[in-house]
Amino acid sequence: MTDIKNDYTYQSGFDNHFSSEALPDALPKGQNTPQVCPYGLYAEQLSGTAFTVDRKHNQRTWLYRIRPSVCHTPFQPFQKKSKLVGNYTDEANVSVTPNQLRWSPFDLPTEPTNFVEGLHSIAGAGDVGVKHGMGVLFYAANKDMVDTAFYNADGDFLIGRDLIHRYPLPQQGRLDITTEFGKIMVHPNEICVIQRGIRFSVALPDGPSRGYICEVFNGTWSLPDLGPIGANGLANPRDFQTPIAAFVNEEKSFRIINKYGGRLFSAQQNHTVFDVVAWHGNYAPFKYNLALFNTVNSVSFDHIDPSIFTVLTCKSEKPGVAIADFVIFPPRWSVQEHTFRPPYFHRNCMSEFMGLIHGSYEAKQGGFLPGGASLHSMMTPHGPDAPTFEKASKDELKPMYIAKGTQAFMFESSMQLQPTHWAIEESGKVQHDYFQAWQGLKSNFDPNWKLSQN
Ligand SMILES: O=C(O)Cc1cc(O)ccc1O
Ligand SMILES: [Fe+2]
Repeated sequence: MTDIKNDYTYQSGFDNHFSSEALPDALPKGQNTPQVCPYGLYAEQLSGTAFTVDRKHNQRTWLYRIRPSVCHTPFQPFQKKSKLVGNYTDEANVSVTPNQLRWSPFDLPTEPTNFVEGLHSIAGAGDVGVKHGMGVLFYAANKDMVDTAFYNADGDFLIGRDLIHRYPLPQQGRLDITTEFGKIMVHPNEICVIQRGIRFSVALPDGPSRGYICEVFNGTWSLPDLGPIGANGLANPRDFQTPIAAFVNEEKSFRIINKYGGRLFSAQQNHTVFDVVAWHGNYAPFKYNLALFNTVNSVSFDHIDPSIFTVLTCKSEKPGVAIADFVIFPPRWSVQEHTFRPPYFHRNCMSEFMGLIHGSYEAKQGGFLPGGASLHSMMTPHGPDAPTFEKASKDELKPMYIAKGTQAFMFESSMQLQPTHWAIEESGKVQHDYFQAWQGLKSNFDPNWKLSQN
């Protein structure tokens, strides 16, 4: 029997139809719902898209489990005071502001707190109830989820973490995630996607952990089209890893916490949810190592738009317009000639939420730290801070390696992201002097410039 505690084998590929059996021949042959399933298992379908969605986008998985998911007591509101938001259009939840926002690193909990208890909504748009919008969450946890599983009925989670210099060894800081589909060990610099409905439990083998989540209320995370780049490059499909089936057969008091309508609910059952012996389908969680991202350059001149660094996208119905893009700023060579190389000054019709996994970010000389964040929402001006502008205007333009070991990222959305009351008023991490980053940008205008060129 596969031991669910130790098997971290993966199947490789993106958007595949996978099949996985923890016991031989546990998947029914040639059909999904035989009158009696092998090993006396129950068949259960998990639908990620409407039954009638076109074949290319249709997602579902068949789970063969010891008991069906339905065997639990009614959901009750979860006692802990939640910091979560389901409706980002309601001013009871959000503080509408067009200002540039930056947060110092969010705190780790002082009280014992597991992954679910440590979830906080930072910013978002739309409403989970009508499946329209996206949210940015933060988690901070210091305790394993024990005999507890979580699922999100509201949206798909893309989870990444910062690597504060808390861990003595670079390979530490893992998230050990048990899912209904099997085990996923998320190493430093890896992200994982857990789609709506999938039950999972998070353990912290290396101690406290802190990280960022992008939640999309509709649609799924997909690979961006490559256009003229060709068939290879950016995040390659074979580098995405999905777990193999693994199960335990245990009767014990077990709790399920559900995020539904932006609120948490809990239910009890007398057995674990991690009892799936086999599964097949194309709706399954996965992880990806950001170090495998193949940055496509070299750039002759000018600063290329950051869409060239898109790892995953959640498309809207309008071609080319994302509900959310997950974009990274990976270590890479910078070689542009006669160019101001850092990010340009700009105003964007999209909202830009940024975080830092580790290292430093090329557009900011201080203040933007791992575990912190920034939000430049729709049409809010931003760009390099004054010291970065001064330096990059004078730097010798030799080939330069942009910060080995650095990893900044952006959740870019076509929606107007509103910060939550928690993020603005309660977190205590808003940098009220952030606007000062640009106040030192003085006028360099020289009306006689043309004369001086002769
Ligand atoms: O604002 C930011 O720092 C993100 C960003 C980076 C970049 O290289 C170009 C545009 C952009 O919005
Ligand atoms: Fe920007």
